[in-house]
Amino acid sequence: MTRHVVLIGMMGAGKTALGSELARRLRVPFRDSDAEIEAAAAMTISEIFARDGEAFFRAREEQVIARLLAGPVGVISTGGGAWMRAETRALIEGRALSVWLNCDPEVLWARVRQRPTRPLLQTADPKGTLLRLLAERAPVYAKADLEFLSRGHDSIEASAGRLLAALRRADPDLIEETS
Ligand SMILES: Nc1ncnc2c1ncn2[C@@H]1O[C@H](COP(=O)(O)OP(=O)(O)O)[C@@H](O)[C@H]1O
Ligand SMILES: O=C(O)C1=C[C@@H](OP(=O)(O)O)[C@@H](O)[C@H](O)C1
Ligand SMILES: [Mg+2]
Repeated sequence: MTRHVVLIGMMGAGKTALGSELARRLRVPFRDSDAEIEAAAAMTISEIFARDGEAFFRAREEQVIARLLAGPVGVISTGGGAWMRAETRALIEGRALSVWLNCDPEVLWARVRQRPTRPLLQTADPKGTLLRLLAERAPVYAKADLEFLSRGHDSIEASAGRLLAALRRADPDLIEETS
């Protein structure tokens, strides 16, 4: 692969799940910025938000994404807010093909509602919070190089196959064929 593929988009869009499957198919390294932050801090994302706050988390997220972009070319899944920070976005824009995993709000909600792992959704009205974040963020997510629809009824395997085809179309030089 000639440059990183970076997945962006809302919580529940499938950045982590689909990114991992895409990397497996491409036989390139997979990195998830949230997992890297958790490993470096030896704390969960929720613990980092609770102890140090969102601003601290965003600064760490920028540092981790810079480190991942400097590493071996692969698939990088970001956390949903990473692309909203101008500095982080500029880093990604300079070194990667960015893909917005767009997703129907009801599908997002169905995927995140049972999970207590996302501190931004620990509100009195988590669905309302999710919809508000989506409305705020969608115009910025739309700046990605490529938009891909993460469909509710597709399996992760089917989505990965469709994403691979979309990547080949978007950049015919991205994936080097090996014999
Ligand atoms: N087609 C699909 N694409 C992506 N995720 C899917 C799909 N179908 C079901 N899922 C599930 O939806 C959830 C998506 O969450 P995750 O990958 O953590 O999203 P994100 O990292 O964008 O927040 C996972 O539990 C995954 O197994
Ligand atoms: O949208 C966001 O601001 C966040 C998304 C999460 O990652 P996922 O998008 O992988 O759930 C995680 O980084 C953190 O809870 C904040
Ligand atoms: Mg994720």
